[in-house]
Amino acid sequence: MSIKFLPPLRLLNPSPPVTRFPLMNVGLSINTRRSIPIFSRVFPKFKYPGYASQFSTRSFRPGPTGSRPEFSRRTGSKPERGEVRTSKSLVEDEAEISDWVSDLRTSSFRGRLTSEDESDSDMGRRYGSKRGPARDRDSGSNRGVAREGFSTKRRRESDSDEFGEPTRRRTESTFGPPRKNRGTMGLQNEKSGRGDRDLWIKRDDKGVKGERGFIDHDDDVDGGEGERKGLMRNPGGLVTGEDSDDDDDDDDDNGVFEKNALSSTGLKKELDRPSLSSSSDSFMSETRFDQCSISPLSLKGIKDAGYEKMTVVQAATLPAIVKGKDVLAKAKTGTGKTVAFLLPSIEVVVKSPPLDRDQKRPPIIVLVICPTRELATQAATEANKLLKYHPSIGVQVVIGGVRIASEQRNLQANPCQILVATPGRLKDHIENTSGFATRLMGVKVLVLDEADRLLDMGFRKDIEKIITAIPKQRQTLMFSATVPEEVRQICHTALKRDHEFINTVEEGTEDTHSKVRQMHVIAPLDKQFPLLYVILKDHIADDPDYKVIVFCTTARVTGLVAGLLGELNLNIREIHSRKGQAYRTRVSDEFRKSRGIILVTSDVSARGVDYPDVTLVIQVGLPASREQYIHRLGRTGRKGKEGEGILLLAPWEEFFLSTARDLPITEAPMPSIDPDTKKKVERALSQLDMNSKQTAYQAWLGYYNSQKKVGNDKYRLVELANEFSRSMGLDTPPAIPKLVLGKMGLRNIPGLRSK
Ligand SMILES: Nc1ncnc2c1ncn2[C@@H]1O[C@H](COP(=O)(O)OP(=O)(O)OP(=O)(O)O)[C@@H](O)[C@H]1O
Repeated sequence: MSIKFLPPLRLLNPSPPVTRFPLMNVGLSINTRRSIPIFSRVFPKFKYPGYASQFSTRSFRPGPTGSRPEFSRRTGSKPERGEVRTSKSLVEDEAEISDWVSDLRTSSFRGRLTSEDESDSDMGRRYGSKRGPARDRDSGSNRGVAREGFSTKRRRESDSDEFGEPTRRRTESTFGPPRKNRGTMGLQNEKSGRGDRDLWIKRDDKGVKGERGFIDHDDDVDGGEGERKGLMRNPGGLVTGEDSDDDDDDDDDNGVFEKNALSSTGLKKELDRPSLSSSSDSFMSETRFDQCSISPLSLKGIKDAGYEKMTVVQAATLPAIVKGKDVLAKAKTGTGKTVAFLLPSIEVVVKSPPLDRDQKRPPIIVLVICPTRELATQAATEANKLLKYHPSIGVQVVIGGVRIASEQRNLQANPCQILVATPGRLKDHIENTSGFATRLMGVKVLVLDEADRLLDMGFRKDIEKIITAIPKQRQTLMFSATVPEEVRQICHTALKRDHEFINTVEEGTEDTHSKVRQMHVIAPLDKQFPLLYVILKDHIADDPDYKVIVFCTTARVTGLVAGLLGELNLNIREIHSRKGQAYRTRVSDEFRKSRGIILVTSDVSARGVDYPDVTLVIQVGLPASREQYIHRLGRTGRKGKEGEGILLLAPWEEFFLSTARDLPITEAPMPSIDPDTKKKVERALSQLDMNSKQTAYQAWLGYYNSQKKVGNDKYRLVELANEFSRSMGLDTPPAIPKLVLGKMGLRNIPGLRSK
C-alpha cells in the first residue's frame, strides 16, 4: 500500500536529512525530518522573524482517495495551505500590556479613525438586516445564510454516539442552514498479516462503503528514552502584564487589562470549500488499549473507567510517547487528549523505582501543568481513575485559590509521583516550599496541557521559570486543540528539537467539529441583553434537557450577565475568577451533573473542562482570539455528540469573523424581540445593583482596551464603552478611578468620568 506524504514545504534553509521512525512496529513507517533550527533557538527579543522553525511534524489524515490515513511530517518554514504568516510580534503585545501598566500611553493614542467608524444609524440599519457580513457579500465566501426563524425543532435520536453511548434526546435548530448529508468515515479493526491495524472506511451520503485505508498499530513498543537535547531559555524575560494573584485564571478583570492571547492573525485560512465540511468527525480508533504495551494494572484502571478503544489522538500519540519522544499534539476538543498524555506518563512512573516512603524528598516524576484550576482538578481526577490499581502511585494537585500552607502539608504528608498544577501556584511552591525544588529534580515527564495557552503572554514567564526548575533530561508533551503558528515557532522553549508534531485534525478540515453548528448574530450593544434572553428562552423551550454555557468577556461582565439572567428567572450558575475556589468547584460539579441549567462564565471555563452534554454555547462579545473561540465552542459536541454555538457580536466586532474565516460560522436570522421582552429585560436590568454595573463597565473598558482593533482608537473605545453603559440602563457612565484610567492610557478622553 502506498503511503503519501505531504510535499515538503519550501525551506529558508536547505532540507535536513530525512530520518525514518517506525510507527508501532508494524508496517507503516513514516518520513520524518530531523529538525535543525534555522534560527537561533533563543526568544527573539523584539520581533519574531517570519521564519517558522523546523521540526518534525506528523499530520494524521486520511488519504485523499481513500488511501491509508497518513502520518505526514511537515518541515520548514512555509505556513500550511491557506495560512497567512503573521508579522505580529508577541513582544508587541507585551509592550502594549506594559504600556497600560506603566501609564506611558496617556497621551500617545492616535487620533480618531473616522474611516473605521460605524455610525449608530449604520448599526441600526444592520440590526435586523438579513444581509450577510461584508465578507460574505464581497468575497463570495461560502458562509451560508441561515433559514428563516429562530425556533428549534425537536428531533429524537436513537442512534449511538461515537463512544457507544446512547445519544440523548436532542433538538435540531432550524435557524442554521440545512445540514448537508455528509459522507462519514469510520474506523474498524481488522487483523492484517502485518499485525493489527485500523481499517478506515469512508462512507458516502447514503452510508455506502467507499474508500478505505489503514492505520497500523503495534503491540510491542519500545519504551526507550528519546534523544536528549538542551532546552531553549528566554534570556529576555518577558513581562506578562499580570498583577493579579489569581494568576492561573483567564479572566482577571481588574479593569486595567486582560491577558492577551496570542494573535490569530497568522492563522487565517482562505479556504474555498463548503461551509460545512465533508470531513469525518470520527475520532475513535479501533485500537484497543489492551493491544498496546500498557501495564496490566493500568489496563484494569482503563477498563474500569469504561474505556476500551483508544480515541484517534490516543492511538496516534501513544507509540511516539512510549518511545520517549517529545510530542506536540493537536486534536479537536473533547477527543480524549487527557488520557493521551496521562496514560503514557503513568507508564513512566510504573517503570521508575518504587517510592521510598522513608525518603525525605521523594521525587515528582510527572509534572502536568494546566492553565486553570478546574482543568488541573479534572486532570488529577482522570489520573486517579487510571491509577485505581496502582495504589503506590500518588497524584496531587496544587492550584491557586487554595491555602498554600495546606498544600504544603499535603505534599509533605502524602508524597506523590504525579503532580498536577497551575503555573502561578507551582511557581509559588518552587520559591517557597521547602524541599519542593529538590523533588522537582526527579521530573522525567513534563506535560503542558493547553500548550498554546501556557506559552502565550499570560503564562510564558512562569512556564520558563518552571522549566528552569526541572531537569533538561526529560520528556515533554504538549497538547491542545489549537496550535497556532506562533506556538510552533516558540515550542522549542520546552520541546527537544527532534520532537514530533502529531496533528490528528485532517488536512483541509476545520479545527471544530462538523456536528457542532456554529452561527453568529450581529446586533448593537443595546439589543444584546434582550437578544441573549430570547435565544436562551427559545433554546429552553425546545429542549427541556438544555445545558447551556454563556461565555462573557471578563469576570465582572460575567457577574453582571449572570445577575441579569437570574433576575429573568432563568436557572443560572456563574463561574469566574472573582468567585472563591470552593464556590467554583461546587458550581462546576453541580453543572457537570445537571440538566436544565445555564452556566454563565468567563474564560476560566473556556478550555479543557469536560462538562457532558452541553447543548448550546453562546459567546457574548469578542472572543480573545480565534483559538479561544474554538475552545469555548468545544465545551459542546464532546465525544462525537452534536451541539450548537452562537456568537453574539456588535457590528464593530464583526471583524472577528474574518480571523475565523476557516470556520463554518453561518449567519443566523435575527431573532425578534417583542416589546414585552424588551420591557422585562429593562426591568431586570434596573434591579441590578449599581456596583455590579460600575465594575462591569470598568472591566468592559479594560478588556476592549486590550483588544488592539478596538483599543487602538481610544475615542471610539470610550464611545463604545458608553454604549455598553447605556445597554445596562445607565444614562451616565460610571466614574472610574483616575489611577485606573491612567493605567489604561485613557486619561482625558472625552466621555469618560473620573473620580
Ligand atoms: N478511549 C476513550 N474511550 C471513551 N471515552 C474516552 C476515552 N478517552 C477519553 N474519553 C472521555 O472523553 C471525554 C473528553 O476527554 P478530554 O476531556 O480528555 O478531551 P480533550 O481532547 O482534552 O478536550 P479539550 O480539548 O476540550 O481539553 C472525557 O469525558 C473522557 O472521559
